[in-house]
Amino acid sequence: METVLEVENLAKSFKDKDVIQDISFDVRKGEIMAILGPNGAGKSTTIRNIMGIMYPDQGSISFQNHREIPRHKIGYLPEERGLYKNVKVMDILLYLAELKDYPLKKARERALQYLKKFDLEGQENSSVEELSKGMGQKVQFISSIIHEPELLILDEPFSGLDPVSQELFKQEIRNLAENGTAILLSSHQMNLVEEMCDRLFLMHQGQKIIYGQMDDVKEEYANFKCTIRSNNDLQQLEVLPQVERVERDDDTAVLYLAKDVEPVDWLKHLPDSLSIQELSIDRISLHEIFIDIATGKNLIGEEGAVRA
Ligand SMILES: Nc1ncnc2c1ncn2[C@@H]1O[C@H](COP(=O)(O)OP(=O)(O)OP(=O)(O)O)[C@@H](O)[C@H]1O
Repeated sequence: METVLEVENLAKSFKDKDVIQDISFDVRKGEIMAILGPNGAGKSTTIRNIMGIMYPDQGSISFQNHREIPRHKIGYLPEERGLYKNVKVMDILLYLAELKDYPLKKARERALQYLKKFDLEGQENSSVEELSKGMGQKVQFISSIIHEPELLILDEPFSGLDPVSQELFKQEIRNLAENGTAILLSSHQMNLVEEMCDRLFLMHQGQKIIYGQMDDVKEEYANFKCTIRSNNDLQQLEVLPQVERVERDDDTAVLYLAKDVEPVDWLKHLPDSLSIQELSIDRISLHEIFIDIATGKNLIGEEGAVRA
């Protein structure tokens, strides 16, 4: 797949604090690539460097192999929401399209088409200040794609949206990728990321933790967990074979199993003394992998790389 954006060995510090260190990844045509990490990990700083809002101390950013970043080929939904307040919806969309040198007639057609798609039909003459927060966010999203960008950068696109609007955004982001847009998306909603994204770059404290294909990451890091409801002693659970750690809440214990455990085989070796009211076995979710990393419980080694 053709590389659209390439970030190489990026580093940035504020005063003496290294906020991002040696960050490298790429974003390819037609894919949804997630940039993930706990609060303060450095995601927005990375994005702001790509967008030229700030400059890196080290490293390089290239777009289709050129160091010049063509702003008109990029769409950006920043983490900070907000449009000019006392301007009509259509005027702001056309103004932003014009800034990107996009033909106005086509921009008007696309604006009307997207307003309809996002349940904002008839709002083109409303002033931005009359819109609800979610409606404003939809208009801002439309403004980021009105000029048919080749690369779309979405910083927390789902925050503050109701489930219906979330679904609309999700579908549209997928459509854009299917039509060839390269998408870099930052989000804390791991279920959506797991569902939508082809690849991910997970960072913590400014550094790379995992970079790779979603499926490979799940295979590599999403070990099995066994949930048992009953009143067993914690110690009895902790000494079971291939159990890496146990988390207990009332009568429910979650046993995190070692990599490569065969669930059927593992179940056969449970001792008769174990009491079981309910038992289930699942793979841990991206959400749990994320929490493990953010809270320092993870057992991921130094080299958090899978096939990128
Ligand atoms: N302009 C700035 N001056 C000083 N420190 C900054 C500046 N911008 C960001 N930082 C610091 O850089 C670190 C990374 O911030 P950044 O906003 O990139 O994180 P993030 O991963 O986007 O977090 P969140 O999920 O909370 O949005 C934080 O410690 C933050 O305080």
